[in-house]
Formats: sequence, C-alpha cells, structure tokens
Amino acid sequence: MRLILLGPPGAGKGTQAQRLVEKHGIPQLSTGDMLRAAVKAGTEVGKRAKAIMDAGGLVSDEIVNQIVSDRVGEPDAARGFILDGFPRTVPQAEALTRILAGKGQELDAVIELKVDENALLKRMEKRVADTKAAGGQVRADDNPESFKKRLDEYREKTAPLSKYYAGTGQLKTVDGMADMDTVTAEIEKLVAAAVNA
Ligand SMILES: Nc1ncnc2c1ncn2[C@@H]1O[C@H](COP(=O)(O)OP(=O)(O)O)[C@@H](O)[C@H]1O
Repeated sequence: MRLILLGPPGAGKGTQAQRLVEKHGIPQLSTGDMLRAAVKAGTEVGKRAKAIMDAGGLVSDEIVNQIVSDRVGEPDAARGFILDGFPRTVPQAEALTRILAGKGQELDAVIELKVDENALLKRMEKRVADTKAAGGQVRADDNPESFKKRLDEYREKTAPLSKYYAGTGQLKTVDGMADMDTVTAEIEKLVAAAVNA
C-alpha cells in the first residue's frame, strides 16, 4: 500500500502515520525527519537545508526529490510506505509520479487532513509545551515566526496539491478536527476502500 498524507503543519500527519505504520507494517517516510537527520549528521544536504528549515521555508525540490527517490528504493519500502511531508509542491508530486512509474508502481490513495487554521498555532504551542515537559528537544522551527512562514508556504505551494490529486481521482479527505481515534478510524476506512478498489 502506497499512501500520501497531506495537510498543513500541525494537522496530525505524523501521529496518524505512526498508527498506520503499526497497523500495516510499512514504513513512514517523513521528509522532515529525514532532513532533520541529515542536519544532525552534518551531511552536505543537511548543511544546505538547515537555515531554510529553521526559518520555516521549503528546501529545494531537487534535494527532497533525490532523498525520496533513494528512500523508496530501499528494501523495507518495497511492500509500500506512508509519505508524510512529501510531496509539498506540484513539481514534487510530478517527480513522485515519475519515481514510482520507474518502478512500475503507483499510489493507492492521497489522504488529506482538513484542519481549521486557527487550531494549528495552538497545536504547535502544545507540542512545544509537551516536548519541554518531557525533557525533549524542541524543534528549531517550532516558534511562532517560523510557524507562520510554514503556514504561508503551505497555503502558497502545498495547498494546490489538493486540486492536483483531485484531478487524478486519488484525493480523499478526512476531518482532521475530529479526535485522534476518530481520524484514525476514518483513515482506515479510506485505506481499506482504496486497497480493495
Ligand atoms: N517535501 C519537502 N519539500 C521541501 N521542504 C521540506 C519537505 N519536507 C520537509 N521539508 C522541510 O522540513 C521542514 C519540516 O518538515 P516537517 O517535519 O514535515 O514539518 P511539519 O511538522 O511542519 O509538517 C519544513 O518546514 C521544510 O523546511
């Protein structure tokens, strides 16, 4: 099963992706996590990406397309994967189609979590508070200024993907304002329908 989770920062993609991983035994491919790992490891990609990420901007399509192309070719992704945070632009979506076509694969579904924008800043602040309370490391881009930039980038470059995937007939939407378990149940219904289609 090959799935994309779409939605603004704070929509709950990471949480839902984790639940799908547990239930279906396929990996979550989060470009945000992969880029943060590259920053931490101090690789060339990490060095190029760090300042952009900290400010809430988007890393170049060229870099993320390459990362995803490499990652979907790894053995654990052969049976499927959940993409979280990719694609984030229409050119990335087009690149993904090419990458998968090169392997004779295609997507099963694109699931968009619809969330009221006013809730997103509060969710980010809660994530920061929870992380601090647990003694964890707060993300450099989880501050109001970078978060605002992330939302702006989302509106301008990522939101058009809904139309793109509506056009391919792959888009499904879920109410991301519902409680987490309800969202999970709704996603499972859509996944079951897509896989049996
Ligand atoms: N597909 C992508 N294209 C460009 N930049 C990306 C992509 N995925 C992640 N990034 C970079 O990593 C940052 C964090 O990504 P992610 O963890 O997915 O954030 P969020 O929690 O805001 O959804 C983004 O703000 C961006 O700088």
